[in-house]
Amino acid sequence: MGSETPLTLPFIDFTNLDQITKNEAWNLTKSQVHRALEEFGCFEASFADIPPELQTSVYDSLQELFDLPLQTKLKNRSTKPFHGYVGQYPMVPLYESMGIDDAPIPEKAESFTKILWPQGNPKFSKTVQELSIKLSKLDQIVRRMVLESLGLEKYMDEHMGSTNYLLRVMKYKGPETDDSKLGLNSHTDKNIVTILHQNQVDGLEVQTKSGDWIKVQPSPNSFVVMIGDSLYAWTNGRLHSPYHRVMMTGDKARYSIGLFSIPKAGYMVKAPPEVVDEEHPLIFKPFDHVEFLQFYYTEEGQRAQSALKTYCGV
Ligand SMILES: O=C(O)CCC(=O)C(=O)O
Ligand SMILES: [Fe+2]
Repeated sequence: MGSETPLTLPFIDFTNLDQITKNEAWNLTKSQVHRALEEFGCFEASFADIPPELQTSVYDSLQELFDLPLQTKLKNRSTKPFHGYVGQYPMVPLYESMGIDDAPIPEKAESFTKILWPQGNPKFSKTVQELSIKLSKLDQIVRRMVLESLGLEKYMDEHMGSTNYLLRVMKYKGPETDDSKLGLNSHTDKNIVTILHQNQVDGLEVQTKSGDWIKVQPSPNSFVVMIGDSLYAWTNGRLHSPYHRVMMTGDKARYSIGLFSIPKAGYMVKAPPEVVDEEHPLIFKPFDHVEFLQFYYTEEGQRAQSALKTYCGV
């Protein structure tokens, strides 16, 4: 934990990549992505800007959403753990979140909206769906680069087709104190890739491999890209999946948005033989992500230092 530990995330510019081609810019960016994900499991990305109007309408919409009465928010239910409304937890009283499965698909964004606003709210569903599409493009570019940089191109179609998207929207109340209060516990994400965007209130912290916490201060037009345990497992540990948490101070509410690419139920996450050798013995047995999530939310799963290792470590 020397003084050389960089306390900012790597920053990667994606604005020059308007198409997926193997030009120089693509290869350069790809090697930056690979290095950042090996070392930090995370980076800040500038991507095709979210126009200011979309940003304003996203965060206006989120405020409107979380201002709904609790009994209305509770209608956001899901059979999968952590896909519906989450909140009112004594451990993290500042935190609330909701989830929209397959948010890039217009009918899915619309049906979520109808549940919460039976009279309709076209502005909300359009905003959420447009944003999800933009974020899913970045997810796909990053994953394409990851597979290419590990020489796993032949799995591209299978890998890309093996996931669904979940858009989660989060609100963290300001604790109205100067000392920081826990907004969200330290955890690793369990999915493939997570892409985060926030309003102008900071709070996300990402842990380095040596245990230091990086306070993430993304610019309004940038995104945080992070690896989850499923991609850590699929790449047999070649990429890091970092612990992160949210710490809040002051009186402003923080709103954030996360697009999660998640292995489909029934798909077995299994490291390809190309990433397993004597130097890199297999870390995890093949697993079904949805079944793993069910374990993660049991008492044993919550107690485990690494739920995935406990669940299917070799
Ligand atoms: O709000 C954030 O920036 C992070 C949220 C997060 O880590 C999560 O939902 O898994
Ligand atoms: Fe997370």
